[in-house]
Amino acid sequence: MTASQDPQAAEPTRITVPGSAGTQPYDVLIGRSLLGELPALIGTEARRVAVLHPEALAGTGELIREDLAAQGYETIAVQVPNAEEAKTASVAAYCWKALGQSGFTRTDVVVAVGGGATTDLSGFVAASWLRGVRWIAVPTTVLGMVDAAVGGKTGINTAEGKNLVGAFHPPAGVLCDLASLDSLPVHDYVSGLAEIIKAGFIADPAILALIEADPQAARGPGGPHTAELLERSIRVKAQVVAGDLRESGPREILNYGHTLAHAIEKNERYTWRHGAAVSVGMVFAAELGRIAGRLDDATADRHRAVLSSVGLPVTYRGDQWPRLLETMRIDKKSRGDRLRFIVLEGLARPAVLEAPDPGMLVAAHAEIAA
Ligand SMILES: NC(=O)c1ccc[n+]([C@@H]2O[C@H](COP(=O)([O-])OP(=O)(O)OC[C@H]3O[C@@H](n4cnc5c(N)ncnc54)[C@H](O)[C@@H]3O)[C@@H](O)[C@H]2O)c1
Ligand SMILES: O=C(O)C(=O)C[C@@H](O)[C@H](O)[C@H](O)COP(=O)(O)O
Ligand SMILES: [Zn+2]
Repeated sequence: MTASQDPQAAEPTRITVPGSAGTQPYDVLIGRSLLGELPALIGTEARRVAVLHPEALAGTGELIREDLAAQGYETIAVQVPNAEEAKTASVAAYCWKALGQSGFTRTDVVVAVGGGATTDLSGFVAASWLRGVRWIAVPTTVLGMVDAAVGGKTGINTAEGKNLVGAFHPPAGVLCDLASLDSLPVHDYVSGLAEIIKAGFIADPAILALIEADPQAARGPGGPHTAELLERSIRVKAQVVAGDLRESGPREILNYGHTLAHAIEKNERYTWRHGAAVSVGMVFAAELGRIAGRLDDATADRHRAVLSSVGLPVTYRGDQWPRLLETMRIDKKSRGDRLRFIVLEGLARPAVLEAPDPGMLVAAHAEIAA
C-alpha cells in the first residue's frame, strides 16, 4: 500500500503562506501520510519529476519516486550528500546534469525530500534550472518543517561563507509528514528546537512557555506539545515572509542570532548543526541587546535558560573571536562596512542594531566565550 492510500490518514493542518512580490500563495500541510497530496501539487502539465534526497533518506526517496512513477510520471531520484556537504556548487552542478540528462523542461517539477540542507540545495537547483521550475518541499527534520522549507530562501555555501549564493524561489507547497521525525536522531531534533525558540523570542512567546513547561518532553516527537510547537513556529514564519519575501526589511527578524551563528558554522567547517550555532548566536544577540541598553536582564537571561534546558549549546570557544568577526562582515544584513544585528527590545519586540560600537561586540562575546 502506498502512503497516499493510507486509510488512517487524518485531516492535516493547513497553513497558507500568502503570495508576496508577485509570487503565488502556497500551503504548508502538517500531518501524516501526506504523499497523496503530491500529484495535485505537481500539477497536470508536468511530465517529469526529479526527487532529490540525501543519502540518509535513500529508502524514502525511492519510495516517493516509485509512488510517482506508478502514477504515470517519468521519474528520477537524485541522491545528494547528507547535511551541509550538499550545499555546494559542485553538488548543484551534479543535480543540473541529472536534470539535463533526463530532458527536464520548464513544466517539470523538483521534489525535495530531506532536511534544510537538502531543501535549500533543491530549491536553488529549481530556481536556477531553466531560470526557474516548480518545486515542492517535503521536509523531514524539525528545522526543515518550521523554517527552511517555508519562505522561499534557497541557496548554497561558498568557501567564503554560508548561503552566499542563492535565490528567493518559493515552493509550490510544503508537506510536513510528522512520521518522518520518528527516525531523526535526537541531536538533529534538538537542533530544530533552536529555530522554534527563535520564533518564540521574536514573535510568539507562548512557544517559550510550552517548552519551559517540560523541556525534556520537547526534545522528541512524542511530546504533548509537538504539533503545537511546529504549527506556531510555521505561522510565525509564514506571516513574516508574506510581508517581505525578498528581505527588504521586516524579514530580517528571522535572522535573529544568525550573524554569529553563520560565522561559527563556517569556523567549524559545518560540523556543527545550524540550530546549535543559532542557539549560541541568540545568546550573543541577547547579550548585545542587553549591553546596548535595549533588552532587560530577565529576557536576556531567559535565552540561556530555555536553550540549555533542551540541551542546546550556549557558549563557544573564546579564542576564535577575530575569525568570527571577520566572517560576520560578509553577513547579508551588512551594508558596506556597517555590521547590523537583530536584537530584542523585549519579548516579541525585534529591532535592528546598526553598527554597534566594537567594544559592545567584544563585551557580548565575553558572555558566550567558553
Ligand atoms: N532556507 C531557509 O529559510 C532556512 C532556514 C533555516 C535553516 N536553513 C538551512 O537548513 C540547514 C539545516 O537543516 P537541518 O537542521 O534540517 O539539517 P540537515 O538538512 O543538514 O539534516 C541533518 C541530517 O539529518 C539527516 N536527515 C534528514 N531527515 C532525516 C530523517 N527524517 N531521519 C533521519 N535522518 C534525517 C540528513 O540527511 C542530515 O544528515 C542549514 O543549511 C541551514 O542553513 C535554511
Ligand atoms: O527565512 C529567513 O529569512 C531566515 O533568515 C531564516 C533563517 O533561519 C535561515 O537560517 C536562513 O537560511 C538564513 O538566511 P541568510 O539570508 O542569513 O543566509
Ligand atoms: Zn536559521
